[in-house]
Amino acid sequence: MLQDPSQKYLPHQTVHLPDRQWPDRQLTHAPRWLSTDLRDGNQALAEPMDSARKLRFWEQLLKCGFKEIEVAFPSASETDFQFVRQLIEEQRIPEDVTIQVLTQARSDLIERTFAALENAKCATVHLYNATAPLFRRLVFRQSKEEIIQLAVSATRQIRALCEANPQTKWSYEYSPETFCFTEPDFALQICEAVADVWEPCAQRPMIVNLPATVEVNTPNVYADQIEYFCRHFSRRSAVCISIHPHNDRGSGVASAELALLAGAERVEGCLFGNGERTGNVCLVTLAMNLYSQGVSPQLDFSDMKQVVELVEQCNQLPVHPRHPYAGKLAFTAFSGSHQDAIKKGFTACQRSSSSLWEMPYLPVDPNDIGCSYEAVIRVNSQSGKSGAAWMLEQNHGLVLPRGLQQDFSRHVQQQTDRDGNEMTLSALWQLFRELYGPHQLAGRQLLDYRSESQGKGVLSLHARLQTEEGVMTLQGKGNGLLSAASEALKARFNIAFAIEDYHEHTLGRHSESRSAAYIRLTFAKGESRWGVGIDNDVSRASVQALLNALPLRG
Ligand SMILES: CC(=O)SCCNC(=O)CCNC(=O)[C@H](O)C(C)(C)COP(=O)(O)OP(=O)(O)OC[C@H]1O[C@@H](n2cnc3c(N)ncnc32)[C@H](O)[C@@H]1OP(=O)(O)O
Ligand SMILES: CC(C)C(=O)C(=O)O
Ligand SMILES: [Mg+2]
Repeated sequence: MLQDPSQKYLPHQTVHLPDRQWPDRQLTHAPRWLSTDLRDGNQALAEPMDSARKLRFWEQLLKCGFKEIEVAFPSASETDFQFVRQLIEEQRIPEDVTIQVLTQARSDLIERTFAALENAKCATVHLYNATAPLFRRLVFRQSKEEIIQLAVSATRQIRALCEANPQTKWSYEYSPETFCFTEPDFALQICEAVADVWEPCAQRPMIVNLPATVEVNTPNVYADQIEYFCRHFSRRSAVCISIHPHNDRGSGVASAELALLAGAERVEGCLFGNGERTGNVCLVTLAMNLYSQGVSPQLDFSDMKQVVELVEQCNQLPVHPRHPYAGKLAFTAFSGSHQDAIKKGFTACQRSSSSLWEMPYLPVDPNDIGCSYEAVIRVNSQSGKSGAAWMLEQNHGLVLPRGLQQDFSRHVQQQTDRDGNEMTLSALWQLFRELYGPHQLAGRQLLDYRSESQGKGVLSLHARLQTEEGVMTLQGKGNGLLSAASEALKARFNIAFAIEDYHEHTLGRHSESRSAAYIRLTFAKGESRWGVGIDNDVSRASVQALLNALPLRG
């Protein structure tokens, strides 16, 4: 890299718009969406989709609720041409869906485009030509007037062909490609000239699409450009202003959102941001961003995993595990303080009667897009007590007391530090069982017990225990079952301890009829140990927890 990049790169122009209105606005409704996965996305694949893949993608887009879909660049390839024919001839286009196709401003290509669209019920013809100074000079070697003429004469040809084929309900889209680095007044001038030919009205709908073909500036500059265009375009109310952000600077989503605030009404993009170079704007992220603010995006991603899988198959590109809303890790917290907050959030949510989603670190409920809560918390050396506790609660119904959470967390931390790995649920459960029970640990199995009131608040206990040496009888008295069992165990094993902490609960939805009991014992030298018991009978569970807390084995 250069020490002084200013020798090589110049900042792009901004727009003078001191009274800009967009910063004070909010997004309150969904824009019109156009998926260009089958065109802009497709043209960016090492192996463009064949018709079978295109068809599967098309079906998916319909399922998600897209009403405008750019299906091809029909003059580019026979595959693209035939795909349009297939959709039309096999009557695969629902009544409320409009297909769109792209063409350069070249007469033969326009003819071919209309041949592809023959007998379509409803179609948008999309014309583009680059308008920025660099492209005028280098690619087209044409003056401003010649560039305008290119767009105007192609529009004239398109209008004539539309009028010659009245069986189709036509819409026209014009894109001054490279809009974001075209002089704002020249972008206006060329769009005015094109619109003068098309004469947009209710019967002749027109979309003016203002692409950030290469993202070259911060999103606020794109928003200024859009607001400037909207304010000065003479036929503003007769056209739909569309945007088409790319993602070269990684701010495609932000650019789209600010451009919508600035007056755009329609967004073109791709699912998960596929597209030329660093991609088109991600329509899933945009839609879900609206959703997370309580605004219906009018698109359906209820089964996000399935959408990801299909798009990965069709594009033969992976969706990044941290892709917003859709990546495998998009809702996963590994770190302790995140897990703690999420766990508290879920507990509060369960207790609350409100339908509002108030969850630390999770902008939307994973459940709304078909994801379970399983992936929300995963445990490694960055995790604290809440992560492991959450996993045991979610999967085994155990609501660990705070002290036990801390104790278990220390053991988990030792293991994850030692191994450097994530701890899976089964590894966590195995460790928990080795440490605390909750079922009968070898060498301390409660076979049966009998308790009797002796009057005056005294209870006597008679129990049989399976130990490593065989069946053992225990007898003791106390003011309750646990104290009687404690006395019996102390006497039998010659061990001194005190019960410091006791908790119990039913296993709820995990098992209506079973209970879990948790006990912490302290021993002579201040050492403490936890034991856990689960049983159909809460008393048995508590005695088993007591047995499991004792250092009877190794
Ligand atoms: C930003 C975007 O995504 S724009 C869409 C880009 N998508 C694609 O290009 C995918 C499909 N394209 C193709 O398959 C081919 O480019 C075709 C079939 C359209 C044309 O192929 P070819 O005729 O071989 O031409 P090629 O692509 O090399 O075109 C370059 C020529 O078209 C001109 N051109 C480029 N864009 C346009 C345009 N929008 N309108 C008119 N002429 C254009 C160039 O100036 C150049 O002209 P020159 O040969 O006189 O110098
Ligand atoms: C054809 C146009 C709209 C395009 O894809 C772009 O400018 O990125
Ligand atoms: Mg594009």
